[in-house]
Amino acid sequence: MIPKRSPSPGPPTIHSLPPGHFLSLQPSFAQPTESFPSGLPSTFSHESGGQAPNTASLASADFEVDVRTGFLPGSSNIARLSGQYEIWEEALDAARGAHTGEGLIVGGQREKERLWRDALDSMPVVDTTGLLSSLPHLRRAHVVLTFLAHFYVHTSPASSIPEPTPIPACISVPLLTVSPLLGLPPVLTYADTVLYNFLPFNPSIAPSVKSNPPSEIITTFTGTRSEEQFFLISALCEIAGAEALRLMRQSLDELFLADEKALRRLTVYLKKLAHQIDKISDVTMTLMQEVDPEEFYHLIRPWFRGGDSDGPASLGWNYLGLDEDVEHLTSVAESRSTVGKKGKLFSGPSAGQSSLIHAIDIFLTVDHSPTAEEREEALNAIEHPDQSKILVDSTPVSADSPPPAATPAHGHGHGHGSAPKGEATFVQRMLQYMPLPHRSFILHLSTHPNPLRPLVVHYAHSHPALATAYDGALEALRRFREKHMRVVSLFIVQQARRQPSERVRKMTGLAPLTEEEMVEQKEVDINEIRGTGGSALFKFLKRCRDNTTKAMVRPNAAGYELQ
Ligand code: HEM
Repeated sequence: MIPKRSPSPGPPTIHSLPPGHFLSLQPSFAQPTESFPSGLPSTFSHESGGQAPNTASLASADFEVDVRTGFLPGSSNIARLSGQYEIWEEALDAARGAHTGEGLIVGGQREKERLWRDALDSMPVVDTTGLLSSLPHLRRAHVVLTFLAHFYVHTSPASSIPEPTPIPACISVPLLTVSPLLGLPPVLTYADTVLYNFLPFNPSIAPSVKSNPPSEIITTFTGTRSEEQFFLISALCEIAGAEALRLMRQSLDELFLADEKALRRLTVYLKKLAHQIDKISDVTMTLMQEVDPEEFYHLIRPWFRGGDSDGPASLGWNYLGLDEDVEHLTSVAESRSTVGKKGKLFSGPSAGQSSLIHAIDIFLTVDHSPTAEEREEALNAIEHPDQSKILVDSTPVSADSPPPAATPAHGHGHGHGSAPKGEATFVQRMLQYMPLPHRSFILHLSTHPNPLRPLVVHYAHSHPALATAYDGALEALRRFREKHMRVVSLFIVQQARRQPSERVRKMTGLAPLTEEEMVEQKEVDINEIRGTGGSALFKFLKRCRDNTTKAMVRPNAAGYELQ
């Protein structure tokens, strides 16, 4: 029996929601401004200008945030589509191979890759109507189609003329139909590799952190244990985050009261939150033992590259098939502008797309929004804003509603393909790579009428324990970012400097090294290394860490200097 999502309480489109519904309110921070016409949202709560809805609940069906699992779906994911969609699953099976090492390889020039791509080119476009009534099935479809798209792109031979990489219609047409229904872009996201891609120990009951945690990954590119663990550890971070979300919700309740008792409780919740953030850090650090850095860097990560992965030189991806059925498709997904024009510059998946850390940042009022200068810089980085704009639908999926018409997501284009210049906007840009309900949750949280920090500042002298607890939570978040930077250093920077071992060369289909090459140390400029989300790595990660410290009320007490 297919689990069905309960009907959404409101009418299907954002425009017809009753006044006062949080989704119908335009967050003021999303308004286009003179200096930033794309209207990127800020994570700075005070910009709400009093327009924010007065609602405190952080665990709501509207947001698809579950009290037990946080941003992970509260019911089990679908491991395989059947019926007419089996053809996609079979194509995926063929790409991955029956055993580890038997699948396609990146840049594969072998007969195997050519035959697989030929088979895909002749695959029919399957109608997606049968998926529309089930959210888990739509999610699985997005997972399968985006994995197929990445397999196709990264096994395609380099073209002699510079042009966007084509995505065949059998993938692009259903993908562009399904994506807006989930509020996701048509590219592999963190939701596909983690949120919709795990099974708990007992898939027949709801996942939970203690009794039924995530234990298995459904789909990988390489079939390696490293890749499974990479996704699984992220899922374990997410489920550890459910408790952090609970504490945040309780804290917001206390903020409404803000009497003596409430301040004492708030102090306790913040201390607990720090502890919970440390738990997320501990889970993250298990990556160091469970994932082989060489395999990660040379074998797994290349599959994640999105259409913008070559920085400003990126040509993007060309989603084919739109011209054949324009009437239907333009109404639900991408505009005709894709066809024959510069490809779409979507970023590949990154844990920077996890709503969990964004939510903690916003709750603690860590401001990652760009300065005026950084905004200008990011804006200049948009080469072709019109052509790389994508319509991201703002309509919640409902079991009983027909496929909704696409609405432009309030001017948030994906015009940041040349994002390398705009690390400052990375956090905001990543919002567009989250499922719509999670994005709404983040926007909702950032317009909360009673933000935490001003209250802590107000009571810092009379209630020093509260200020210490608040700074303690920020200190835990800073520790998370420090540890995460160690992970990135091992898994990316150190690997970029070394030649891969013979074992990994064999796995990636590379020729053995000559003696000269063996002793060669690669010259790598650390500032040139980019994340799959398109950021110039360390500059960006340090910026995030420093923003965390800046939010502290008494940073000197913790040994940090406020700028
Ligand atoms: C092998 C493991 C990991 C690697 C190599 C890695 C790498 C990266 C990279 C390169 C970025 C920069 C953004 C981009 O361009 O993609 C990033 C950002 C980020 N990653 Fe990871 N990551 C790993 C695991 C994790 C885990 C387990 C989490 C926990 C949820 C996490 C959370 C984040 C966050 C929140 C950001 C945004 C920056 C920030 O807020 O500080 N990462 N990561």
